[in-house]
Amino acid sequence: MPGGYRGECGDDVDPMLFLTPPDKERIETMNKPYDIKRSCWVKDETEGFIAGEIQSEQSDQVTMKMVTNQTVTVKKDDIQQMNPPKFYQVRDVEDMTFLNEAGVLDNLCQCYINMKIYTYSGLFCVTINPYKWLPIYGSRVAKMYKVKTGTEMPSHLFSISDNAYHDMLMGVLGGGAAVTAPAGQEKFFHLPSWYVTYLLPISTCSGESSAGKTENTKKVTQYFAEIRGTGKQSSDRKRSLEDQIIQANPVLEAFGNAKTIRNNNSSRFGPWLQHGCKIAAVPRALVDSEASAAVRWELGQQQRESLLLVLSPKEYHWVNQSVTMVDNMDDGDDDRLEWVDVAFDVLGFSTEEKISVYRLTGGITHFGNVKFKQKPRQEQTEGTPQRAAPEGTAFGSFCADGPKVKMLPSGGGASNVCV
Ligand SMILES: Nc1ncnc2c1ncn2[C@@H]1O[C@H](COP(=O)(O)OP(=O)(O)OP(=O)(O)O)[C@@H](O)[C@H]1O
Repeated sequence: MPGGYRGECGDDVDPMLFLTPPDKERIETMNKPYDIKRSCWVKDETEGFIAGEIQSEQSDQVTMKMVTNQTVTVKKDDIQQMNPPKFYQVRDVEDMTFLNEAGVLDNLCQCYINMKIYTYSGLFCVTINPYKWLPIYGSRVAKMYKVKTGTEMPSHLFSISDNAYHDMLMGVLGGGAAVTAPAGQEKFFHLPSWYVTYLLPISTCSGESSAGKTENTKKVTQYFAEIRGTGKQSSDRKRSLEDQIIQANPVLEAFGNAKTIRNNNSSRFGPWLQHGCKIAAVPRALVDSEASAAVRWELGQQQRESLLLVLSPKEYHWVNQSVTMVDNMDDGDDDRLEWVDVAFDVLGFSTEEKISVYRLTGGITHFGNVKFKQKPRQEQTEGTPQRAAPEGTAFGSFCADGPKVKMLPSGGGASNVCV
């Protein structure tokens, strides 16, 4: 992809640094004082759990010396046993001696601090959304997971993907039995559940909005394409099936995603089909190329002019329903429109088909600005575009005896009534 489709990380940083904890840190942790009978976690309203050591016990109460140097007396029910330090940043929490909420949370937290965002829990792979791009998805990492077995490598989505791929080849998945995440799993971890995505081999990827389901699904697809691909790059814009599968993403995202409170790029395919709620994504791509370099600018400008769109998204009702600027996101910098355009090429759209898609989108964008007024003494309203719309854009008139459509000639000005 020109400019690099987001998520395809370069291979210039050693990804293993992110996948394995530094030795020094591991050694320090191993040397921390630990007593299997006395080291425990105590529930805390703000911190979740705090480490401490049992000093004395009396009926259902224990007195604890906390790492914060406080001494507290709590109910036995409010403490959980601590795992031996050898389980520091363990790749599968099911290996832990004490599989409890505090232990799982602490492990996820320690891993996350070191940007190890994938942790297994038996069949599950729990992912914490890092909200920043890590160099752990490039072809160098994919190749490592392709040639080495899962147990030799740190926990990673690619390992799950690799197992699933090989199971599929062996026909193990055969009937495609659906495995679902246990209900209430998020509650068990007591994590804000929108941080967490649960991944199960092939069948399920679940989590709250913004947990990272879409991004991780894309990485799985990317991995399959990587290990299936020939590695040959073609200069032809029409490419292999692997390329096409990957390049479906920019198109789907442009037409199907929305900015929501939790997620600036939330997948909205279902709601979009049902309610038509986010046609705004593509118009944004069409009008938001302000900061682009010369070539992209020309492309954007040419398209905008042919669609009679202006640069500012604020001018368009559909695009202007909430915010038009998002922190750390620049549609111009990210080449978003160009991704979509190239993706169309890779997917085999002809130039004519692409233009039709842009025209339709432009038409919808203009449609959002139509104002309806009731005709005097008639049970009929008439639509008037607020700015000139491209030739062939249809605007509706709603009459008592059914909808009527007006076709606009080039340059606007409603006439040519057809029904
Ligand atoms: N592995 C990751 N690395 C870096 N950033 C990520 C990763 N996963 C998710 N993100 C960030 O979090 C945002 C939300 O992720 P994503 O869209 O995948 O969530 P989702 O669970 O599919 O949400 P929704 O259900 O609303 O579609 C992404 O736009 C991206 O900024």
